[in-house]
Amino acid sequence: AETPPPPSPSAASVIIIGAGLSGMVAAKKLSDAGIRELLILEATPKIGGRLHKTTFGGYAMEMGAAWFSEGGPQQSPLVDIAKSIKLRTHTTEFWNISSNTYKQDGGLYSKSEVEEAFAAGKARERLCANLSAVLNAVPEHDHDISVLGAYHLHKKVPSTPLEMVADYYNNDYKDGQAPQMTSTKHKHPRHELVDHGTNVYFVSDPRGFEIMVHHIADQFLDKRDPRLKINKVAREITYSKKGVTVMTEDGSIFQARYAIVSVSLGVLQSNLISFKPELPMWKRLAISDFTMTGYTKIFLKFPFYFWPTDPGSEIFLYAHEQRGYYPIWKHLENQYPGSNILYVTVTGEESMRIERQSDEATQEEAMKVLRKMFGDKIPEPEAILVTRWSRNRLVKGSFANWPPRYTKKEFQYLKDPVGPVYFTGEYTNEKYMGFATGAYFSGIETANDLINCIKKYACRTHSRGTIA
Ligand SMILES: Cc1cc2nc3c(=O)[nH]c(=O)nc-3n(C[C@H](O)[C@H](O)[C@H](O)COP(=O)(O)OP(=O)(O)OC[C@H]3O[C@@H](n4cnc5c(N)ncnc54)[C@H](O)[C@@H]3O)c2cc1C
Repeated sequence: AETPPPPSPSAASVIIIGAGLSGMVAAKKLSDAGIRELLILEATPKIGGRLHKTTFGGYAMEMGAAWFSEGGPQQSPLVDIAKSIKLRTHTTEFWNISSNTYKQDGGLYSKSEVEEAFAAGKARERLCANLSAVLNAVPEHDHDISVLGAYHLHKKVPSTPLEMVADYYNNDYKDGQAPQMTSTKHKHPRHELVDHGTNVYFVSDPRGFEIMVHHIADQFLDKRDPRLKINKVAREITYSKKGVTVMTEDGSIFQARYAIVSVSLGVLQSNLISFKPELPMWKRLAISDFTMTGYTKIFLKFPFYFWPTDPGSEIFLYAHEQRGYYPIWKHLENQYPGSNILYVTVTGEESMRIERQSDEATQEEAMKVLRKMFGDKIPEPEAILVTRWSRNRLVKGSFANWPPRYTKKEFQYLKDPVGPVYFTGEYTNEKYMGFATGAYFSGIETANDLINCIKKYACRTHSRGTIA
């Protein structure tokens, strides 16, 4: 006998692919609106995505996001969550870097030299914000320039190791990429800091930053709620006017009227998920031309500490003629006294290079740099941990960055749904992309679009371009 066709999904059923912050926020928002026929498919054994804690040297370490901002004119939603779950955090001592910046061959720069380099950096930030205002003043114009281009325009390109590391701190450290790769028009001013504040909290909670995603989940999912399915890697999404069918790696098939895809931009750029029919050209172009950056943390655990730990010493910089070579270091003694752990952050091309090479090779490079700063007598580390988000097929990079000359219209296409398939995630949030707040707000925004569609039949279609 023929197998009967599967029952057609109810009009308000939604599959959410990915249980990171954006996917979970979107699911909760739908649930709050009375749309409870949900199914959340998460590829890994746990929720949280790029909010991901591990244990290293006996302490909780954040492999992904670690910081959130407070103190601006708008309160970040993460601050409210942090308060309600009593998240353990520490304000990071970003204020004393002028006393902690090391030369390529060792020795500290004078405080006044570093202050001058940072003042020039601040001036360049203002210059970019002003230029952005000019470029944004005429919305129908698509003119844009890279941040490096903006420096050229004003003959203010950083060139010495000190100027470069100060500029790296302002740009690459936030964008995950060098200034030539970043749009002036769309990345300046820096909304996350302008809106949410410059008090930067570092999460040092044994439950990890990911506890925020659990907190959101606990508000609408029961313990072992069958609507959350872990270890389900979506591989195929078939869609039509009637609904969506998702096939996972283990051969399971799930159906619903709509889907929200919350996987990273890097995953969409890879061939992990195939769409049937193929996504339209306007969507594929928009996805392909946006940027997923690299941002790697290298943790090193030592038998004892040999770096300054007095107040104001938490962050230190290493200036090298090769921009971005093991540049920004942080000790963890404020959060975890006696942990003897340091970590250094690398981004962009360096991140990709380091994530490809062995831990041994990375340790050797990092130790050479540390010996330049602290002398030859320092001990070898007992352990090393290198994050490798660009090698992870479920992330494929670290976070999104707006490339120069990528237009607002293209960005609209990047966010637009394709029939019943909606998209969410940090990369779809214009103001706070790259940040956890971007993921949070994108989840709200996408859920609202879908709620309007389901409840008011006001379905967002794509803001169609010329390419069908
Ligand atoms: C190293 C690093 C440092 C960072 N530092 C900060 C910081 O200090 N502050 C800050 O605000 N932000 C920071 N970020 C960015 C922040 O972590 C992200 O913006 C945010 O967590 C992204 O959330 P998301 O929901 O958009 O995506 P994700 O968290 O990536 O969620 C997507 C989910 O989809 C799942 N998935 C992927 N493919 C599939 C599939 N085929 N089937 C089913 N599930 C799938 C993934 O496993 C994941 O759980 C950092 C990111 C990285 C990588």
